[in-house]
Amino acid sequence: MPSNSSPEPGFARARFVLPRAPDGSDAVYLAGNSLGAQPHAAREALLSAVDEQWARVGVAGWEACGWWATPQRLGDRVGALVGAAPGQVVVGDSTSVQLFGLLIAAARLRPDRHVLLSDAGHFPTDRYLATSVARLTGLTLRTTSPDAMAPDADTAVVAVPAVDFRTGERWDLATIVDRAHEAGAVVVADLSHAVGVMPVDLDALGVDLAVGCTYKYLNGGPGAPAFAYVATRHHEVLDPPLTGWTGHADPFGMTEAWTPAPGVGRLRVGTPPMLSMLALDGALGVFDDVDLAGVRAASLALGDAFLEALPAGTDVVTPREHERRGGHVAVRVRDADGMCAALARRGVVVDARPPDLLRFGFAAPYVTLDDARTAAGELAALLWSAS
Ligand SMILES: Cc1ncc(COP(=O)(O)O)c(C=O)c1O
Ligand SMILES: Nc1ccccc1C(=O)C[C@H](N)C(=O)O
Repeated sequence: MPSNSSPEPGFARARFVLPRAPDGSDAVYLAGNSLGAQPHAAREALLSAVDEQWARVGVAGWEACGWWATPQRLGDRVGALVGAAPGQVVVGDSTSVQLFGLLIAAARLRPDRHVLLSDAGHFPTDRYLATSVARLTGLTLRTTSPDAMAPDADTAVVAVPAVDFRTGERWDLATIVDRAHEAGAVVVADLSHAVGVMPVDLDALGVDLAVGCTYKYLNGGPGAPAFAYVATRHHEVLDPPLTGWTGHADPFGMTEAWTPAPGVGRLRVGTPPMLSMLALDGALGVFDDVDLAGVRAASLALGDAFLEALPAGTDVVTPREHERRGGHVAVRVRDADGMCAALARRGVVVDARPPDLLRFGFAAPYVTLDDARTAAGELAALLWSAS
């Protein structure tokens, strides 16, 4: 099928089921930056995995249904969405587990250095894990905003998100990677808020290691497995801490000692969660015949329509410039939780983050321009009645 290079906002809406509004209609669903809506194909893939594969094939499914190879097969599918040539991405485990493994593996790539530099505003799991990894490895954790990072000859690892989970600010990965590499440090990027909503060119940027979740803009479903990326140049030296049997070079040899699988396969840990994996496999079909630059343009158009429809004086914390914006727009309000609940009662699903932010996610496959304007109108009505 030819690739759709200029998809309209809502271009794949018919391929999704949307959560219900209180009146029973489809909600204006702007929470795809937390949990993407359900693609029909994800449900179908899941049902088929349950009814035809698990039920009727049973244990032979590891080979006959291709289950065993799925972490790398799906890895290549996700890899194509983050600019990774085949063989560098594996899917499985949670973002947190993958991140833990990669932060330690990154530290092991620079054994003579002493500093782990991380984003001060990183998502909590990233901050908590960086703290633990620093304790385990003996590195000193230093935190700062990604744009203020100044790695030096003692910096082992630079850990950054592609997009700030709170403000929706998109960081300049190219500059961050260049600075890190000039200092000889290794970059670990968290793409959770970028994958599926904008193109990311991991190979071209020279990112060393990356993780990301698949339940937001990739619509893989609650708890969908995360992905991990390792640039080919690190494959043979990468020394991961989670030496599970499925990352062994010969898992069924059941040998005494752990020998890493060649390449990114060594990041496999335990038995992959096949049902979640196959739901994700179905969900990824949404991106098969569409150009991500077009998805990004449609998402930005949604954000613009939302911003233009907001009343003057609304406290928008997300930068308005396209190149500095991710997939969601955050607005500062007095009572974010109350406002979030009030919007939900009006059929607009968003989320709130402490202390005072409402986040509006613009997942172009199923969000329309009307949705974006409705959300702005409902927010305006609430702000007006609260003032
Ligand atoms: C940047 C970032 N990293 C990680 C996570 C989550 O990690 P996990 O999938 O392990 O819950 C999120 C959101 O939940 C996130 O926004
Ligand atoms: N995984 C979740 C499970 C339950 C509730 C929210 C999440 C999120 O994804 C939060 C998101 N990462 C955020 O940017 O706040």
